[in-house]
Amino acid sequence: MSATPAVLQATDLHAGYGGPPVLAGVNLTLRSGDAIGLLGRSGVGKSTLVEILGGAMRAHQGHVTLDGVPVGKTPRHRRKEVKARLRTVHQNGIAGVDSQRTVEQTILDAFKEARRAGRTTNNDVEAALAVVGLPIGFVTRRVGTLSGGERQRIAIALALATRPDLLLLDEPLTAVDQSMREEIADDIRALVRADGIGLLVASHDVWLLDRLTDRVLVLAEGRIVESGPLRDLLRDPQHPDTQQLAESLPEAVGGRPPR
Ligand SMILES: Nc1ncnc2c1ncn2[C@@H]1O[C@H](COP(=O)(O)OP(=O)(O)OP(=O)(O)O)[C@@H](O)[C@H]1O
Repeated sequence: MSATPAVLQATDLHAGYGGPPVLAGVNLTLRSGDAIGLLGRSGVGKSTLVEILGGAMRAHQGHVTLDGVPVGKTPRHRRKEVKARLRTVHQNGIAGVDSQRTVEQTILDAFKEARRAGRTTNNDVEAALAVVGLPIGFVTRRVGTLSGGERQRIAIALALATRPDLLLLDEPLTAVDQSMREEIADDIRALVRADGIGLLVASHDVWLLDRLTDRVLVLAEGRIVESGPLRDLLRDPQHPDTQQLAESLPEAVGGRPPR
């Protein structure tokens, strides 16, 4: 992590795809050391928001800044640095990575790219794999031969290996089975805390958000409609979407009986 904490700020974001607006005035702040969840029902706009925050998609209105500099308008000579500081793990995992490269080559490429962008990396492929519960034997596997869950795990390993200041995860462990998810979520949490990485996790998976985040923002009707520690929100939900979610969950994860 850089000596100075990073601040990602989204102001009054509006976005859509030509139909009804998907985002209609989203404001949020993510700082180094934060662990924030973005919760909302399917199709509410979580991925859209993550793509805009990470600079992969433009908002129709409003803006996103990283330490005061607009993310989408970073000067060419600073783009690599911004990409290394602010990493996004997309819902589709490692799209864009050469499927013929081995896992080891892919991780070493990520280290190299991060170093070129001025980051300090530990260059430890085994440690990078261990965070996502993959054994060292995976280094010789070609990326194209990995299962969906393994691809998701490699995508997270690649993002973490470059030691970003801020990490955006979009539905990160959907293809990983529950027994592994617990271990991986705990490892991610420990690494993110140790490095002071600011984490934003978009998911409709309450269990995962409980494990990974300190605070959750609920997205509904294009806006953040409520926020707070997950269990507090589920205990006393204000928005109908949060109420519905709380009623659909077992009490063990903070759910509550229907009113
Ligand atoms: N490329 C696109 N073209 C048209 N509509 C889109 C496109 N991408 C997303 N949408 C629509 O925008 C809305 C928000 O989609 P988005 O993927 O951001 O939601 P989400 O909350 O991430 O959903 P999920 O939890 O199911 O992944 C949805 O109604 C979706 O159908």
